[in-house]
Amino acid sequence: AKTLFISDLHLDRERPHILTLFERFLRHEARDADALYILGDLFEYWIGDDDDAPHLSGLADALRALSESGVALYFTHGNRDFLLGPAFAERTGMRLLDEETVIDLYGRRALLMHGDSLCTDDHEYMAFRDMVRTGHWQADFLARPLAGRREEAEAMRRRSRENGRTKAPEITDVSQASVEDAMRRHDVDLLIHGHTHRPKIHDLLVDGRPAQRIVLADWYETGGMLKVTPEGMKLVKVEG
Ligand SMILES: O=C(CCCCNC(=O)Nc1ccc(S(=O)(=O)N2CCN(c3cc(Cl)cc(C(F)(F)F)c3)CC2)cc1)NO
Ligand SMILES: [Mn+2]
Repeated sequence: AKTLFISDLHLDRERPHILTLFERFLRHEARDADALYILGDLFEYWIGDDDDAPHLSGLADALRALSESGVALYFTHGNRDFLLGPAFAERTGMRLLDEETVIDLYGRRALLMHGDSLCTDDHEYMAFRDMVRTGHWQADFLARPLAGRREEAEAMRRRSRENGRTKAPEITDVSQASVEDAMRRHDVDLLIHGHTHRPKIHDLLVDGRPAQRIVLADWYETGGMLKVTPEGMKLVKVEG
């Protein structure tokens, strides 16, 4: 019995080797899992379920095949693919999770989230996030022609790359206060998230009680996942 967690693949037609690595992962490693949780930023960008970019159809088929093979597939939105909607979820057999979801992981309560909402020290990002996570802004954006959305996406990706270079690393990491707050609110001693691209199993104390925060790896250079079995948890590489 095993449950797998991945995030921050940032799939993009410009990195075809990662698309291939992921499709191979879906056809082999993931096949005997009880469930695969994709905790956000599966895609480098997502401008709507009506995006007809050529690399998306093969990917959707591979996800669908995994789901149809009997592996439960779950998706949490990231700061990149927060517009991924019910149509793509339906097409791929992915079940959309709430932004903060608690699951029973072989008898242990685990809080799952992408992790961008924990970066409360990045005030500029949090303001942007508040705006684009409202239904009104999303309806507006999705109502625009696809070409216009592509242009907006390109512009925002350029701005993001620029910000990524200039922002202090501690700003773009999670704030401990927000981590403890989230774990306290959900009464869990295990939090699994991505987003910061700083993979690690952290031991911490929440109100004096031992807890763990597991950060998933990004797939910019190579793949990575968290493999959980009733016997334990470990971060492992996913390679070709
Ligand atoms: O990336 C990191 C580190 C940086 C973390 C913060 N940076 C970050 O998230 N940047 C970012 C995220 C998504 C994209 S996008 O291309 O997918 N796309 C852009 C246009 N989007 C939009 C939606 C709405 Cl409702 C409204 C608008 C409006 F009104 F502004 F035009 C635009 C939809 C989404 C591009 C860049 N860690 O993971
Ligand atoms: Mn992210």
